Amino acid sequence: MSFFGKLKQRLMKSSSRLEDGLESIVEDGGEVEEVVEATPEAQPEPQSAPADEPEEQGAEEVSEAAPEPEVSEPEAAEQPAAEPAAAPEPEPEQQASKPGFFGRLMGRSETKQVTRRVLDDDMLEQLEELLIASDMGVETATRVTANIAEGRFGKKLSTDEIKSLLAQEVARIMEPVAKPLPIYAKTPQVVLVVGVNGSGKTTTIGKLASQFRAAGKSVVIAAGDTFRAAAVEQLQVWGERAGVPVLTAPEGSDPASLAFDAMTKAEAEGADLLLIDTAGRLQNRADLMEELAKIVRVIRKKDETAPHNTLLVLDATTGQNALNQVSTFGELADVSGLVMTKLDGTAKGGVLVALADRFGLPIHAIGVGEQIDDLQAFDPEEFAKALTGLDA
Ligand SMILES: Nc1nc2c(ncn2[C@@H]2O[C@H](COP(=O)(O)OP(=O)(O)OP(=O)(O)O)[C@@H](O)[C@H]2O)c(=O)[nH]1
Repeated sequence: MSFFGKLKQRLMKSSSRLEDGLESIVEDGGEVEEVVEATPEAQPEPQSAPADEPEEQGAEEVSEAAPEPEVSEPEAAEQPAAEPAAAPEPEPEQQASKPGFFGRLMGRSETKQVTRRVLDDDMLEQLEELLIASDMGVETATRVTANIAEGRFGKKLSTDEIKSLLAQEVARIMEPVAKPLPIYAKTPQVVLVVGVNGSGKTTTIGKLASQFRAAGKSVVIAAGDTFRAAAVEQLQVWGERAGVPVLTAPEGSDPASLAFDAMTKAEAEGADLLLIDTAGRLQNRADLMEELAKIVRVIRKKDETAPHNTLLVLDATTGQNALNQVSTFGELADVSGLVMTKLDGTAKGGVLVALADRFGLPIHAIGVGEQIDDLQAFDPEEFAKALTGLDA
């Protein structure tokens, strides 16, 4: 199956909510039109298009979230990361409805029924409501709807045409934030991983460690969530699986001191990456802030440029709450990028669009399952197509 197919399958709940919603919006007040279409034999056959060849390639390119080619300076973090998306979308209005030349000549054409609805205020309102229900947030939904309406008000649109327009809008918003975790020449590169409990920090660290390890990088993990024995055990399992050392400390002990030891070990071993897990919940926000600040202070004794990345892990199933988490953790730590987990099995995938639109923070990867390969680089076009249910 193509990568797109897989992602669409994983994002099934989000995409079917949008797909079903768009269909009923168009059907509600739309009119069935007869569209003349050329029969397949009347159109030139695309001779050399083995269905899965290019798709398999796509799967290769995006199946891993890590690593990216090295860049020499931390400032280079701003370099564009994700591959620019492939072919531009066809203008929806021009989508095939005319018979081909031979079709017309030979009279070989058939009619198909397509429902189209005039884009009016009512329809725009319904569209906006649907986007809000998909967790895009009011502001983003309003902007996206307005952009879709621009120059098309009063025109008739089919479900496929709206899906395509929506996918273009989503991809346009997501494009600037699709940036894989930058890899620096300076080692060890320290990646501090923050987020609320249960957001998927531990799993994401495990997946990242495995993927970097598989790419030939040496990795050290610090199990800094010393409040939760289960998190430490989970990391140990990932570490064993990936052949990555996991530094642990007794339950309830100071994570900053563990982070310092981990820095020492990572330096001594010439490790490329040090991934530091942190606790997501303390007594109160001030405690959490102090704990994160202490970890940062301590590792800066070893390397004043560390941490080189502060990753905020967000759980997509929390929907709009993810926006609050970005604001909160933005104040607690200097968040440099996001990982959105659990996009599989949620109808709230639209929250990623709201996040990109509101904060513009890089989205380094998305989690679409519990296996190693289920942490994937974020591809805006694929995501937009999968989210809107647009066929590949
Ligand atoms: N379906 C799915 N489950 C995920 C994904 N990422 C993580 N999980 C699951 O979410 C649960 C919580 O993940 P953890 O990695 O333990 O989350 P955490 O943020 O470390 O939580 P604490 O250890 O409590 O701080 C686990 O059952 C994971 O297997 C994902 O992308 N998809």
